[in-house]
Amino acid sequence: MPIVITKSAMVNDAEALLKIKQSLNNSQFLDSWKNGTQPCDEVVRWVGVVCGKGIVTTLRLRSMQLSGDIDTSALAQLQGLRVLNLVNNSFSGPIPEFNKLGALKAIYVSNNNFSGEIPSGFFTKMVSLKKVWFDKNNFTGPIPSSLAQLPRLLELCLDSNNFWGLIPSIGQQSLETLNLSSNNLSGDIPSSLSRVVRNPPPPLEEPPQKSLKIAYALMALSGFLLVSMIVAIYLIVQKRKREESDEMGMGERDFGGNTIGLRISSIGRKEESGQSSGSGVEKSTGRKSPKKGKGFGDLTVLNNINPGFGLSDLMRAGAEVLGNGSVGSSYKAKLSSGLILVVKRLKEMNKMDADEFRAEMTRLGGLKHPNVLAPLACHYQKEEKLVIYEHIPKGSLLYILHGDRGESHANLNWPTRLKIIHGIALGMSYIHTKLAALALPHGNLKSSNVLLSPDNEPLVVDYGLISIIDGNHAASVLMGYQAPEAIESRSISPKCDVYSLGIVILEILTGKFPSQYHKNNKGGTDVVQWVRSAIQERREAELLDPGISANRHCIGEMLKLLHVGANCTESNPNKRLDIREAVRRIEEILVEGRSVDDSRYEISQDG
Ligand SMILES: Nc1ncnc2c1ncn2[C@@H]1O[C@H](COP(=O)(O)OP(=O)(O)OP(=O)(O)O)[C@@H](O)[C@H]1O
Repeated sequence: MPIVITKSAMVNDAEALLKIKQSLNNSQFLDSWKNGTQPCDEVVRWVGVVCGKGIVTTLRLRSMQLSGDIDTSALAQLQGLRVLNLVNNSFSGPIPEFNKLGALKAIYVSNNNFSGEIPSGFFTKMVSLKKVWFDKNNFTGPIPSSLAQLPRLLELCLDSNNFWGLIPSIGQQSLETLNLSSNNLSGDIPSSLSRVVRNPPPPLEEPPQKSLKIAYALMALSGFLLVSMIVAIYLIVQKRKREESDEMGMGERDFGGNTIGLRISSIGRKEESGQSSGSGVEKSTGRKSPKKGKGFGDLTVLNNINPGFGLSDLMRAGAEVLGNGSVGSSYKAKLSSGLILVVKRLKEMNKMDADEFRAEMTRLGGLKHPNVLAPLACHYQKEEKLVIYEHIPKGSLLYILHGDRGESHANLNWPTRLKIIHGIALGMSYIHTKLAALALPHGNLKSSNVLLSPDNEPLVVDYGLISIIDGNHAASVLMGYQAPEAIESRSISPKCDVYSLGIVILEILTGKFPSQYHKNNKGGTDVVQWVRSAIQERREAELLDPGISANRHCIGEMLKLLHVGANCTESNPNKRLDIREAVRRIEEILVEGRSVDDSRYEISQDG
């Protein structure tokens, strides 16, 4: 829909935004929205407002602690508005009348407290909508049928709500992303969903045109292969005990065609521990619960999906060592289907028994956040503790920053680095909330424990280990113990994680390998001291990685972030930021900055 601009539209935009501001509580972030100024002013632009051809096209009001009854009539006065982003605020109550905004192309209200049913015809007139993100709220009732019928829908995220009832027939050809997980949906999976992929994993070794189908099948197989992997790795570490091969040859392996049932049926339901995740799965595939190979002990699947497995596939899995980290060795294991997993063998375990270990791993595996990579499964034997993860092909931030300096490194421009830092901070903040009972909720944050998705979304991994690592070894192996107070007096707290976050921020901004990653601090750059003296001498800009400092417009943002890194690495923990404050400071930079193309939440006018 073309946007026609009139002078009165520009005046109306300012009036409308002021009305919207008035309807909001906690609007301190919107101080720049002032009478007598213009929202689209080139010099003093209003915060959170994106303009095109002089009128407001996007409202980006993410993470501003906003609440209240947003004035939807005033929103409707914004004639050019195509994107509304209210993610990560405190809005509550029934869904506001966003359906007055008939020209909207994208609406993002993830991570608020909206509740109640959404009327079935709510979206009928919003025919331009392409992206609808209503996840992580408390919506209830059936999924509105009008939502399922939107003709141009690309992305639909309704996960982590309380939607119940049957999954409607959502089958738009345009649909690329669908997430209905963690709801109370039931019934058979509509056949219209059979071609839809939820967050498809990148193709492994297949040509692009086949990637969706293959990714879909691989995801469907993941539960199955998970079990297989455990056994396969066990075989590797036990030097492939031949005598156990026969025992392993008994599993089913015919998954052709039926695997879609497993994948889709795991979308809709609130998963219940110990139960089959999808009613149609076992019927349609005839698969059984995972079997335990002789002598393999128990497998604990941590994501609540009950996998079947074909044991013959396990025998063909190959493995290579990824690295010998401080808390264990990691192996990349490739199954004959192409699925790749990472298996970590933990060393220096405390004396937990099997039940304690599984309970702890289940707690860690239960975390769900876009910036956290939770373990999928674990395996306990007295002398062998394995933890299984999804393999992230792009690898670690450490490697991309300091490794072969290939294409991935070249793509680490300023907006990407800012996005990575923001994601890490969000993941850490989530971990701190979920694992608040731990003295050190992550404990081992460093750039090798930050993996990058294909679009550079960071995934924080290896958290919560303090709960399972032997206390006597924790200080020598965990990065959290590098904070000065931990070195000096073994005093640990969540602030040690903030110190580690600060190191990662400084590492990303300077492009230098931190000496703090070495046990003896030999080699690398003492980024904390380096930045501290540069700040004192007011020559911070010299520290920035040349890969980003050429972006002159954004130097101000970079320096602000450098100061956040410095505040996170204050040697006195009382003066150090806490994790929420760190997130807030980073988001201030994001909101002010013009550099970030936040494609997760926004689309261009052309959609
Ligand atoms: N799920 C994964 N996908 C891809 N690469 C991974 C995955 N998990 C770990 N890696 C990479 O494997 C290598 C070894 O990891 P590992 O966790 O064993 O050691 P580390 O991160 O160097 O140290 P630590 O044991 O203290 O975490 C690292 O480069 C890490 O980034």
